[in-house]
Amino acid sequence: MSDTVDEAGLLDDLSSSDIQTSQKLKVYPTFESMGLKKEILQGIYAYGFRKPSSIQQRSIMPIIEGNDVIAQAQSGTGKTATYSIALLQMLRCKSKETQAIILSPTRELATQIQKVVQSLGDFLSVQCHACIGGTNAALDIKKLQAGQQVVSGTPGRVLDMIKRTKLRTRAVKLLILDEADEMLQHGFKNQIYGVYRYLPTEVQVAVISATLPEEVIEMTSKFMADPVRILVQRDELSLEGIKQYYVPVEKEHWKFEALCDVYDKILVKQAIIFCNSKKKVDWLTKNMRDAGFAVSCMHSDVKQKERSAIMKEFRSGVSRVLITTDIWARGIDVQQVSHVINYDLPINKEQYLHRIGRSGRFGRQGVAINFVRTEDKPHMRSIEKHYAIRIEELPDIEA
Ligand SMILES: Nc1ncnc2c1ncn2[C@@H]1O[C@H](COP(=O)(O)OP(=O)(O)OP(=O)(O)O)[C@@H](O)[C@H]1O
Repeated sequence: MSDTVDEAGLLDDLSSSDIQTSQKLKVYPTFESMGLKKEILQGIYAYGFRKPSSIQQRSIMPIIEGNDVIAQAQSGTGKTATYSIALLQMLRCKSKETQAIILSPTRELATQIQKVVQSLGDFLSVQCHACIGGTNAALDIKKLQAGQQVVSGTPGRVLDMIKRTKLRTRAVKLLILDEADEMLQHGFKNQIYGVYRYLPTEVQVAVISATLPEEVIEMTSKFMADPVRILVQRDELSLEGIKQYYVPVEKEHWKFEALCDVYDKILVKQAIIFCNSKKKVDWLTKNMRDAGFAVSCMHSDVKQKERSAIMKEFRSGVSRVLITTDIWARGIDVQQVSHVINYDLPINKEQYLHRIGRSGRFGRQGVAINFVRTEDKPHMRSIEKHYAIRIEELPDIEA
C-alpha cells in the first residue's frame, strides 16, 4: 500500500520538458483516460495510487499498444507499476499460460516486482510467480506447472526453467528487462540473450531503468525494432528531494568514527549503508555491533533464507540500519528509508544514482551522505559534473 506524501509535488517536478521522447507521445493525465480494464483500476486504487506519475502517463499506453519501449525515469518514480499495469492490460486472463516475463538483477527485486504485479492484478486474480535463484527448484517447477501468467525472475533461474521446459514460452508476448543497463553490462548478458532466443519471434520487449547509457541503448537494437524511447537527460536524473552531502574523512580508518558519529541521526527513520565489497560489509557489521550499535547486514554470500528474513525485518521496520553491497542498489523500494550512506563511494557513476535513490521514494525527502577520502575527491567531482549536481560538505548532521 502506498501513501501519497508529496505526490502532487513530485508529479509537478517531473514536467514533460525533462523527458525526451522519440516521437510526440500522448500524455494520459489519469488512469481512467488509459481505458484500462475496470479490475485493473480497482487494483490501482486499492494499492493507494490516485494519479499516474510522469513516466506512467507516458509509457503505459505505448506498451499496451504493442510497441517495443525504452523507458527511463528517475529512481522511485513508479517504473514498476508502469510495466505492471501495461502487462496486466495485455493479459488474456482466461489462459493460464505464461504471457509476460520480467527479468531483474536480484532475487529481492524480482520478488518485490512479483508482489506489485500480484497486488495490482488482484481483482483479475492474476497468477504471478517469482522465479529466483537460491530457492528450491522442485517447488519452482510445481508452481510453474500450476500455470503462471506472469513470471518475475532473475535471468539464471528463468533460463534454467525454460531449458528444462518447465517454463513454457510459446504464449509469451512481452519481455520486460528491468534495470536493463545493470543486466546487460554486468554479467547477465548471455543469460538474457539465452532467454530471448526461446521466446516467440514477435515478442515485444520493454527496457527499463533510471540509467540507460548510450551503449546500452545501442545493445538493445539486437532485440528491439524501432522502439518508442522515453528518456531523461543526464542532468535531470538526480532527484531534488534527495539532499546530497559528503564527509571528508581523509583516510580509510577515519570512516568508522564518522559513521558512529552519524548513527544516532540516521536512526530517525531507516538507513542503508553501502560498502564496495562483501568483506567490508562483514567487517563493518562486526565492528558496529562490537561498538554496541544495532545493524543488520546483507550480501550475496548470505544464504537465501537469511536474506529473505533480513528483508522482511527491514521492510517491517524491525531493523533500521542495513549494511550492504550493491546488491541493494537497484530497485528495492522501502519507502521509510530516509538516509543512504556511501561508506565507500561507488566506483560506477550510475550506481551512485541508484544507491542514493533508495531514499526519497516517490517524492519523499531523502539524505545521502558520502564518506570521501582525499583520494576519492576527484571521483566525487566527476560524479557531480556528470549529473550536474552539487554535493555539499555535511554541515551538521541532518535528521
Ligand atoms: N501513481 C502512483 N501514485 C502513488 N505512488 C506510486 C505511484 N506509482 C508508484 N508509486 C510508489 O512509488 C514507489 C516507487 O516506485 P517504484 O519502485 O516502481 O520506482 P522505480 O521507478 O522502479 O524506482 P527504481 O529506479 O529505484 O527502481 C513505490 O512505493 C510505489 O508504490
